[in-house]
Amino acid sequence: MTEPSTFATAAYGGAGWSPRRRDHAGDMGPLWSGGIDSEWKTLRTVLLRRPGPEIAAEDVDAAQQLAPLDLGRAQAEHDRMAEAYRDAGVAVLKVPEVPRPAPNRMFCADLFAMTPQGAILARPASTVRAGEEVAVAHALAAAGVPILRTLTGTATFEGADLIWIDAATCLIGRGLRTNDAAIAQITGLLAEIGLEAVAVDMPFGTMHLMGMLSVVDADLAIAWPRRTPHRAVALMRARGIDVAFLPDADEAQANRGLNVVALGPRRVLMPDGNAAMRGFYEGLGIEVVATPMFELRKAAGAVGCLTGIVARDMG
Ligand SMILES: NC(=[NH2+])NCCC[C@H](N)C(=O)O
Repeated sequence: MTEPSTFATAAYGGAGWSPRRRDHAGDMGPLWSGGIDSEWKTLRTVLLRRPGPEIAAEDVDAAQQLAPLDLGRAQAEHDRMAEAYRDAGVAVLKVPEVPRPAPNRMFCADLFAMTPQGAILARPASTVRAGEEVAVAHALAAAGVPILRTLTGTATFEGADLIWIDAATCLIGRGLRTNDAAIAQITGLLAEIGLEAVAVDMPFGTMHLMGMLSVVDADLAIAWPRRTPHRAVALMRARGIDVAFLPDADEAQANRGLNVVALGPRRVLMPDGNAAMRGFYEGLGIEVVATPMFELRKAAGAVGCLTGIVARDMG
């Protein structure tokens, strides 16, 4: 007895075969979640990691922190920040538990960078933070966010070194945390999907590009005088972005007043206690929501560093 031929059935490419026609960019939304094409469009989803006992380092400096942290106060501040996001209508995702958590894992911004089509997983530059990216990969996968790229070889990259200046262009800061190998891999990946990465060198003794530059609207960025790479400023100006330089570098340094996250166009969540910076922002027509960071900043970061940006409005 002969079976009927499978030839010309849909499974073998017959008339009933329905080929996939939409590209990956078109799958963002219908199939996958997440994505940003700016640093300032309405914020929809963030990834956070509430600090736990891991922040209590024996050797504060070796743990890449500035001063010992009080766990209760750090947690309370982190809870306030999460609350500020929820109050602003932003969904808050969490990084799962791991057996031996590293002291800085709460700084989610460093552990991936978001693109319009998915995440680029970080590969942190120090042994202190090596591997923090694994739990973040779990969290992104669980949330249905595509991971476009995991870095390979000796590449090191931290997400806070990548900043979008328009929908097709990002800056990558080359420095202590992000090296040439990572820049080559990220530039190649973005070129594949029609996006451009412009590498800029950062001064010795600085940490991330996020620490010198913040884009808060289609036509406005805040930058640190004499620290922001020349090429970054020139490029932003050429693209019609007004670059406003901080008036009070001391306060920004002490209180991390530049370490903000845009909740939407000209609307930022910033560390509390920065009166001069707040006035400066408001003078530029920026609405400010403040949240306390007096304890958390002892770990050398604030709102921007603690927040992994998963989704904003796009287009
Ligand atoms: N995006 C940031 N600025 N993150 C701050 C990270 C601070 C952390 N102690 C580290 O050294 O990695």
